[in-house]
Amino acid sequence: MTQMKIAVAGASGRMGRMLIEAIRNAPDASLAGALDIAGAPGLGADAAAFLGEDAGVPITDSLDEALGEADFLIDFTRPEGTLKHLEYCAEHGIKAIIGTTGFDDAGKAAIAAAARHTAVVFAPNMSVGVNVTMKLLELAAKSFAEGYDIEIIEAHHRHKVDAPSGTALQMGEVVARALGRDLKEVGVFAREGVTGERDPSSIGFATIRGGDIVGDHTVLFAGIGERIEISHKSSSRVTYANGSLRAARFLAGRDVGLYDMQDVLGLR
Ligand SMILES: NC(=O)C1=CN([C@@H]2O[C@H](COP(=O)(O)OP(=O)(O)OC[C@H]3O[C@@H](n4cnc5c(N)ncnc54)[C@H](OP(=O)(O)O)[C@@H]3O)[C@@H](O)[C@H]2O)C=CC1
Ligand SMILES: O=C(O)C1=N[C@H](C(=O)O)C[C@H](O)C1
Repeated sequence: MTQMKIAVAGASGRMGRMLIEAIRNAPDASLAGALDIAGAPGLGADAAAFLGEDAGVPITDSLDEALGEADFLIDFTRPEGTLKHLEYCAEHGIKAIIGTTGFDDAGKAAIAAAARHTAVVFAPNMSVGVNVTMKLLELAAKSFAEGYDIEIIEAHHRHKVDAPSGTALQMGEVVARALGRDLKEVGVFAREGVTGERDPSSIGFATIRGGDIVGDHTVLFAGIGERIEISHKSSSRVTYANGSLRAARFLAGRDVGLYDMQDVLGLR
């Protein structure tokens, strides 16, 4: 069996650790490198030390060291870090799986540009369930095009730094596209004070942050006399790690191009 040699960026983070465990448990993958930001407390330690194991892979802040032996990079960090790592991947033909959220338009354009030089999967949510939910939303939005107000509610743990979540934004984009609307024009991200009545074409977002909530998303279609809620709830980050490994297997046969989890799961 050919082994995918995978490096992980954000190796000491919540997702980084989950990914290291998933790679070590996968029969077709091996951990080729572990990258973290300069000054991260785990630098120099073995990447699997948190599991009580020795992977023989020290956590480093050097791109050359972390990616020297890697064919793939899985990156769940922050936009500025991901873009720096991706530049290196594009230069060296390392395939990239990007789970980081919170990119602005310029960041997304930089990812598209890098994907002309290497193969990239970029998705705000790697779970199978969320990506199937996206398809359900497309169908629902078309059916509730008239007379239903659309609101997207998301809840995450207290440490999350971006809002709304990348998944909530993608849900908004899927729904807006299905309705022939532009989320940049119809998205409402905050309400306070005397707001006036709701604009029927708007898509509202509400964000909750607290405790250890892994990730909950609900899209509400509120009509007169009924309301429909389509919800997904994550109870473990393992689903994101397993999805990332599926994305790596998908990229194994591709040299360049920008893909998302709809491509990986054959849902397009
Ligand atoms: N697509 C998906 O399925 C999912 C996406 N995510 C996204 O993944 C990202 C990471 O989430 P999570 O693991 O919870 O976050 P954590 O904060 O737990 O981990 C982030 C890791 O990246 C490091 N880091 C921070 N800033 C930089 C930088 N500028 N350059 C390089 N590394 C950096 C952190 O180091 P330090 O701690 O020292 O700052 C840490 O090791 C978020 O954007 C989140 O929204 C999360 C889950 C699923
Ligand atoms: O930060 C998180 O934790 C998560 N982030 C992603 C997002 O912003 O959508 C995916 C998931 O919801 C967990």
